[in-house]
Amino acid sequence: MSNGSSSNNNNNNTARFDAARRVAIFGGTHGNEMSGVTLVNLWMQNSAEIQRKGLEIKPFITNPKAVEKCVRYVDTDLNRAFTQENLSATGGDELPYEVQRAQEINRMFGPKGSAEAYDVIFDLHNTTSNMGCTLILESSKDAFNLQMMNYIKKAFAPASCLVLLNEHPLLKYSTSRSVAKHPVGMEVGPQPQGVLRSNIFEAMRVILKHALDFISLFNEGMEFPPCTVEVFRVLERMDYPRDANGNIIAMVHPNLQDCDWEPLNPGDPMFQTFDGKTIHYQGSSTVYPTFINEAAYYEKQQAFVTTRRETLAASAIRKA
Ligand SMILES: CC(=O)N[C@@H](CC(=O)O)C(=O)O
Ligand SMILES: [Zn+2]
Repeated sequence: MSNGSSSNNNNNNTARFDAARRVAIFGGTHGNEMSGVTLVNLWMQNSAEIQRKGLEIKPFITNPKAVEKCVRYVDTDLNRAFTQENLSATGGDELPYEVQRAQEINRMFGPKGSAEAYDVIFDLHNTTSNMGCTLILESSKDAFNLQMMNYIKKAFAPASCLVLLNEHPLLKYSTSRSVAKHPVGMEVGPQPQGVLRSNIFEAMRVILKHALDFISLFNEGMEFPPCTVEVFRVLERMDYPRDANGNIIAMVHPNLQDCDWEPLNPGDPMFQTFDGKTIHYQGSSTVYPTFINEAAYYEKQQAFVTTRRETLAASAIRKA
């Protein structure tokens, strides 16, 4: 606990945020991640479950062409497409489908970085990795989102929901949700691409319910006291070992497979070559791997990502 010279327990340190009146729930940013696609389609037919008083909540399929084909994307990954360059690109129909779509989404829910942007966007994803329930943040500085994480974790206990923080200068990407003031990714697995699993579907639904409850309480004027949140900060992308032609020459080691969020120590087995040799982790300290053997990341030269555990402090928050 902090004490003494700081004025941390002074009410003046309560961060004020405007009421979060406009919230979107995105599914189908990747067209083959079926829990998010199915939930959002359901809610577009009947939104009773996600309505909250004083809140405008819009369920939305972000990449309908990819959903129809049940593929991740058609021309390019939509969840990498929200760069300022793409959003201001001219070319209309000539642009890649997902770039056109990013521009439409930015017009509807943004513009990104502006006062008119949606307050919160939840983007529902599934992973083939054994990550369990994960929420993804893009900033360690957003007290509103950190308080939301704290609320969801407590409401979801004893089940666990971890927080992945990606604010890495090189590994961070321009997500669909990044058009909102408070972007929140949800990543639940393991679920194969194109497959619906009831446990994954239900977990996603429950986490989203808690998230909407948090926003309602906030809008009603509840003050959330200072808190801390454990997060896993993205450190490094680890590629598969490859030959000179770029073909992989090893697989995730059986000791590492499905062990998302478990410590990986220097010298621990990491990959296994096709002729049975073990490749060990060479880092200098313990890390927490996640997105282990995610199907969509073979094309991104990523076997897993390493993270470091951190405890972030969030100030008290209250509606302005
Ligand atoms: C497996 C997968 O698609 N994961 C997401 C993670 C995120 O939304 O940040 C992505 O790479 O876009
Ligand atoms: Zn995805």
